[in-house]
Amino acid sequence: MNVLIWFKRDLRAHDHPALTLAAGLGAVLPLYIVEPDYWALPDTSARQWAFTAECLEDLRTQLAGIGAPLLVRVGEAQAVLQRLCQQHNITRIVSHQETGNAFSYARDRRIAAWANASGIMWDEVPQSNVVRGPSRRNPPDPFNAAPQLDPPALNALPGLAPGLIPTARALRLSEDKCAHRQHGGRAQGVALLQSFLTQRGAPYRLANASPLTAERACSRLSPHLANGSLSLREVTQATQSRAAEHPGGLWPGAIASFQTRLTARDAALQSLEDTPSYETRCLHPAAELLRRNSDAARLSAWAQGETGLPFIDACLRYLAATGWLNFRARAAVIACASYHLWLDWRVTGALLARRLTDYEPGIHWPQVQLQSGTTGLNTPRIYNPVKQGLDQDPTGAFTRRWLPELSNVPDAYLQAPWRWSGAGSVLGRRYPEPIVDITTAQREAREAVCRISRKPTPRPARPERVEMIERASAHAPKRSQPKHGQLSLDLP
Ligand SMILES: Cc1cc2nc3c(=O)[nH]c(=O)nc-3n(C[C@H](O)[C@H](O)[C@H](O)COP(=O)(O)OP(=O)(O)OC[C@H]3O[C@@H](n4cnc5c(N)ncnc54)[C@H](O)[C@@H]3O)c2cc1C
Repeated sequence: MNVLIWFKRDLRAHDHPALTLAAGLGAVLPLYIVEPDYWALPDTSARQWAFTAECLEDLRTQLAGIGAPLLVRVGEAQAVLQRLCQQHNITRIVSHQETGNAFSYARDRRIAAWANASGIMWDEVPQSNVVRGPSRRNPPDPFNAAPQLDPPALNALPGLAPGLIPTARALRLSEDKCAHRQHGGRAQGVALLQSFLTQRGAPYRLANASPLTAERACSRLSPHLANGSLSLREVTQATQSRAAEHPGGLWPGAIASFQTRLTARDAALQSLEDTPSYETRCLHPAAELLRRNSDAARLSAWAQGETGLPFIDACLRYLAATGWLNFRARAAVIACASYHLWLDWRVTGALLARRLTDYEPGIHWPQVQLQSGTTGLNTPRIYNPVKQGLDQDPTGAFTRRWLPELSNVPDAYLQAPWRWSGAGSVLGRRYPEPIVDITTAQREAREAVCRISRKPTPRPARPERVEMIERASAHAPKRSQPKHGQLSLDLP
């Protein structure tokens, strides 16, 4: 039998259940489809593509090493699959079961209907604990407990042209400078996992809330997990092996906290799998009445990191330059957009997604809604941007680095320069006045969101998945002041 193995968000040969299944069925054609319509969506970007393209280069080498190099084709997925199936007498397609955005959800439904009508079997193989269809509550952990799969030997279909991996320009993606972007490919992912579990990760629990320390102390595995250059199972098992070594000091707390986040990943993806409308509609229908229009000037200020709220602007500029932000800072920038600036979460959520190299719809959209008070499931968390700055950047090193305009503002006023007697020399000249009065904006937002939260929600009581996601989002314990004066932006 000739089998097409369709790679999506699973760009690796190691520990790949769908690839192992395909290899055992017959001669294989490994394929990645670059879909121009996907890359034209508002939640996609050149930086995401750059990371994915590096993963594809690397996957091509990995697959060539086991017998069948990767084919890359550009086009609409059904047309590409149809052509290849006809040309190469393919009767079975194997892929992983993808939990993606609304585009991939609709595309997969079309492909399923076409395959069914064409007599082609399409196996969608899970690559995690996420289950399709009516989901189990509190799933056990059978998937991550099973042994990892070695890359299988492949029997390649003959006479296939590999095809070029297109550039961002060829895909007409807007230019997107991201000077400190992480790089794709399995070797980078494996090195990060190793350095996190043996060197960088010890202060994880204490250091993951401040962008100043999180950059090194967090695993930074997210773009690798989002593109599948590492499997969640191998990360989970490596973490378990590290725990079994019983490292001392800060390690036990760090490992336990990291494991909570890994578990939350599947819980988050499951929530989008079960409720695809998370991406497009407020989970609590009454929340649709809250923010009907987004103020264009506020949106533009937020997008540029020019809100006049120093910590928020520093986070947004850091994100633009790196493609990454720690969890707490992501929550703070979205909460500021949704509450203080009263912007529609769909617009800011897509803009935030575009800036992330690790965009993972299943984590992203439920979090964007949770941080915007539109779920009716959680008490609104309205972070005060000044307090966040003081708590998460107590020395001001992070804010000063990303906002050089504030170099001569004294430390005591750095997070609220409008309170400084010399503010006139900076505000409205080199750096904007705050675009909202945060006290008033916060009060009005809280009242509006509490009004809708009191309306009965048609959904059942808080699903346990929300508890798991929130546990992973819980505040880190108070920590001592970070020692780093500046960020290095280099990871070992
Ligand atoms: C508004 C908002 C949007 C977000 N969008 C994304 C996104 O598009 N892609 C993404 O990967 N993460 C997203 N997150 C979750 C989190 O911020 C990132 O996973 C994390 O910062 C990535 O860095 P890391 O790999 O060093 O994380 P670590 O802290 O080292 O965690 C390891 C892994 O656990 C998973 N994880 C971490 N936190 C969570 C969580 N709260 N829920 C579910 N899984 C989690 C991720 O896969 C992460 O790579 C978002 C959070 C918020 C508040």
